[in-house]
Amino acid sequence: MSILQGQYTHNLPQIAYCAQEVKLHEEQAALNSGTTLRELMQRAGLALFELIRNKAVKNILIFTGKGNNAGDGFVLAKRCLQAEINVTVCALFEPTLLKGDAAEAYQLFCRSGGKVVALRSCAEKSYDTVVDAVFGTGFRGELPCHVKEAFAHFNTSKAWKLAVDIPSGINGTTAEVAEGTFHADTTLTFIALKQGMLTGGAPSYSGEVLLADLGIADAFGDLSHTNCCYPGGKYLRSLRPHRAPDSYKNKCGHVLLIGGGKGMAGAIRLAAEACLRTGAGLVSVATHPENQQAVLQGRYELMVHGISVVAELEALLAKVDVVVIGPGLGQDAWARKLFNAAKKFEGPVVCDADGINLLAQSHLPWLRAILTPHLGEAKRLLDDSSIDTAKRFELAEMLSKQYAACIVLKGPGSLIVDGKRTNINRSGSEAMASAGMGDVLSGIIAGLLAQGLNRFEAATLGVYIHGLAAEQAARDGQLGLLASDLFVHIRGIMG
Ligand SMILES: NC(=O)C1=CN([C@@H]2O[C@H](COP(=O)(O)OP(=O)(O)OC[C@H]3O[C@@H](n4cnc5c(N)ncnc54)[C@H](O)[C@@H]3O)[C@@H](O)[C@H]2O)[C@@H](O)CC1
Ligand SMILES: [K+]
Repeated sequence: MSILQGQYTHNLPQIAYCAQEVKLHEEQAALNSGTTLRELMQRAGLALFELIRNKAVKNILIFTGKGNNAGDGFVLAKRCLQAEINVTVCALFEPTLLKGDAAEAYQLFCRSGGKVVALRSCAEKSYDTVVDAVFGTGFRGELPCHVKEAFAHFNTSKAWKLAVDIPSGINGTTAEVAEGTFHADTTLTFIALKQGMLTGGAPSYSGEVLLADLGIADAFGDLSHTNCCYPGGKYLRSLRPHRAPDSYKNKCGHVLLIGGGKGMAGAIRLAAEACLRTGAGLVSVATHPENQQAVLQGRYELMVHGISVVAELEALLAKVDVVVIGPGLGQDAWARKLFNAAKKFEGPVVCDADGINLLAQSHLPWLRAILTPHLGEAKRLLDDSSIDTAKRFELAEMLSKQYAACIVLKGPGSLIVDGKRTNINRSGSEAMASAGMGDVLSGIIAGLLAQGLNRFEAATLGVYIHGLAAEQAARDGQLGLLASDLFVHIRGIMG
């Protein structure tokens, strides 16, 4: 449903678009809604004004550029003047470069008594609010040096930093983040969510994202196309498997986790316990014979098998519904034999860590697999160390295509890509920096597969549960957070 013009919302939609798609359809969407681009700019400026008024802003600096993003800034500036808010506009590009509606917004600002100033004179003063109206959806490539300098001066200041539509420096389509990008506390985005703001390095520059659809959401939705979703917690929780009262362990799936080479018992144990906590009925572990006791210790629900010869693993593979391969596996001859046996398994598989490294050496597709690479593993899978990992959507799509797999590209706003479908994870900190976090994620996803979710749903819900559990566990601070701290929270989230 479309919100009223001028208003903004904290309730973000579950769908995101590339910036180009927004640019392509905004004019027609405006026409179909009985309005014009000129009016949309007025509405954008009004939504910005409402936001700063709600924050009781008194002393505001607005940086402007040379496109329509600057036009929004000038509409805001004029409203601030009229409301007798102390407003300074610093034009980082000559206003003579402005065209059309933006040029008109600038002229109206000037006619209301507004003036633009040079960076030198505004850098000496302090402001409670700094607004970035330099670049919006038209931004490509790198920031010009003088823009970087202007942002650097204020990026560390205590002022509240508000980005208009998208922080200048972020590519709203690819998620690339240019050096010196505006570091917003809040971004008020217009018409629709831009996918590039939501993943990788971008979220920490976007801050809290608000949306003003400028009254054309319905018309825009009718015209536009996207494969990209930004699923909310309510929907994700609805995907959780249902446990019938007469259920028992044999009805809730049997997972076999393969990993833990000599001296590496921890990773496979973390993955296996996460799998149990997610609700898998039976959880078996195939590990190096030396690790058998260590993996079983204190978690007696696990069925732990020491594997010396491949035939022992093949016998286990014949009995299970889901396989995880990789945590702590290593890459020696023992690991390779186990990996090759696991590749013949015909059910769903989660392939992580050394499983990914071994797969990267073969380059062969793996139907039915979920691969959970971080950026380094993604490069190895594509066998291209020069690949641009900042283009996260492109990277994940390439991987999904080459391996015929579902890809979970880890990192903030993890991407889950399966063929043409993309989901962006919106749970908060994923705390992937702590040891063992990736192992816990693979165990959660396998636990969900075992209970009947398809691979795209299991990967999406798994990443969400993992992120939320990490967020809850880290509430008192990230340092010292252990992967095993997630277990009790996983249990709570699974309900
Ligand atoms: N009337 C409209 O079309 C509306 C536009 N809106 C605003 O307009 C914005 C999009 O406007 P534009 O398409 O004019 O784009 P921008 O305002 O992002 O500016 C594009 C300009 O910046 C230049 N540029 C891009 N990358 C650069 C770089 N790396 N270094 C130097 N210059 C660079 C481009 O050549 C172009 O001149 C949206 O983000 C939104 O804020 C909203 O006001 C809603 C209505
Ligand atoms: K901006």
